[in-house]
Amino acid sequence: RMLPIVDFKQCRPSVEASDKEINETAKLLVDALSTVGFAYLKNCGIKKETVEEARNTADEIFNAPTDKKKDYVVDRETNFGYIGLNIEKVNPAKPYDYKEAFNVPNSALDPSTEPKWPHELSPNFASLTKSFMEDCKRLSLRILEVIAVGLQLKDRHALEKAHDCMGRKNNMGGVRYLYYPPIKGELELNQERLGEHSDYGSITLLFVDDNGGLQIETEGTYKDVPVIEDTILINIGDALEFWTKGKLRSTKHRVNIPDDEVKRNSIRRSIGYFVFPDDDVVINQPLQFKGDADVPDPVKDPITALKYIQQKLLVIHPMEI
Ligand SMILES: O=C(O)CCC(=O)C(=O)O
Ligand SMILES: [Fe+2]
Repeated sequence: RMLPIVDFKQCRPSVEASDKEINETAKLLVDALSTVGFAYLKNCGIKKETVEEARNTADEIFNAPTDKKKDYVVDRETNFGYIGLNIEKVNPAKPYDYKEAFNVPNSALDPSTEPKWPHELSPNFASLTKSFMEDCKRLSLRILEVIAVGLQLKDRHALEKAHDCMGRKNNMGGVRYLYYPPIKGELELNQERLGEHSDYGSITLLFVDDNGGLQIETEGTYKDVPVIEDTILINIGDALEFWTKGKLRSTKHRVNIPDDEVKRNSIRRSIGYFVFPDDDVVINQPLQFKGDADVPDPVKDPITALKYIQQKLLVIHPMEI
C-alpha cells in the first residue's frame, strides 16, 4: 500500500481533541502530504449516507436526456453547471476526458447569487448539495488547522483564516460531481476518463465509489490507488504547494480507461470538494513558522490566489456541448 491511512477520529469537527491527539494526527497527515501528497482519511465525520445521497441526487442529472442536460450547461462566468462527455481536457496535451461533470462553485451558495439549480432534473439536488458542502467545509477547516499544527506554523489558525470565504463568494473552491459513463464506441489514442493533472487549490477531499480507477504519479509512473472502504481521500493542490514552498506536495493523478471489460462497462462516480484560499490571499507571502523572527514585510509583487489560479485555468477551455 502506498498511501497512509490517517485516522481522523480524534480530530473530527464535533470532537474536542487534546493537543497530544492533534499533534499525533498532524504529524501523520503532514508526513503523508509532504511525501506522497495524498492520504486516506478514516473516521472523517461525514456520514457514508450523506455522500451516497449526494451522489444519487447527482445521478438524476447525469441520467437525464442530453437535451435536458444542455439546459444547464456550465456558465463560463460562474463555473456553475453541467459539462458533457468529451468536452473538457484537464490535461490539455491529451484527448478530451471521457467523463461528465456538474460543478457547484462556492459562489452558488452566496445569498447574492441565483444559480440555475437543475430542480427539474433532480428536485433535491440543491438542498442536498448545500448541506454536503457545509459538511465538507467544516471538515476542511479542521484539516487545515491540523495541517497548520503539523507544519508547525506560528499561528495554528493561519490557514483557516486564509479560507474564510469558503462557502460563499470571493473563493474559487466548490464541489464537482463526476460521472464516468460506460466506455462505448471508438476511443482516441491515449484517451483517459480524466487526464493527468494536479489540483489547483489548497486541498481536495475526494469521495470515490467502489470501482477504483484513480491513479497517482509516483516516481514517474501512474499507480492504482486501491479503494479502501469507509475512507475518503485527501490531496494537496498547487496553490498550497506553492505557498508552503514545496513542503506539501501537489501530486499528479488521473482516472484511466480500464482494460477490464466489466470495469469498462461500469459507471464510475466520484465527488471532489475543492478547497481554495480566498481570492485575495497573497500566496507568495511566506508563512510564519514557530521560531521564525518577527513578521516580515508584505511582499512587493503580491500573487493572490485568484491571480495564481486564473493563470492555471487559462489552459482549460470548456466548450459548449
Ligand atoms: O474521479 C476521480 O477519482 C478523480 C477526480 C479528480 O482528480 C478531480 O476532479 O480533480
Ligand atoms: Fe484531481
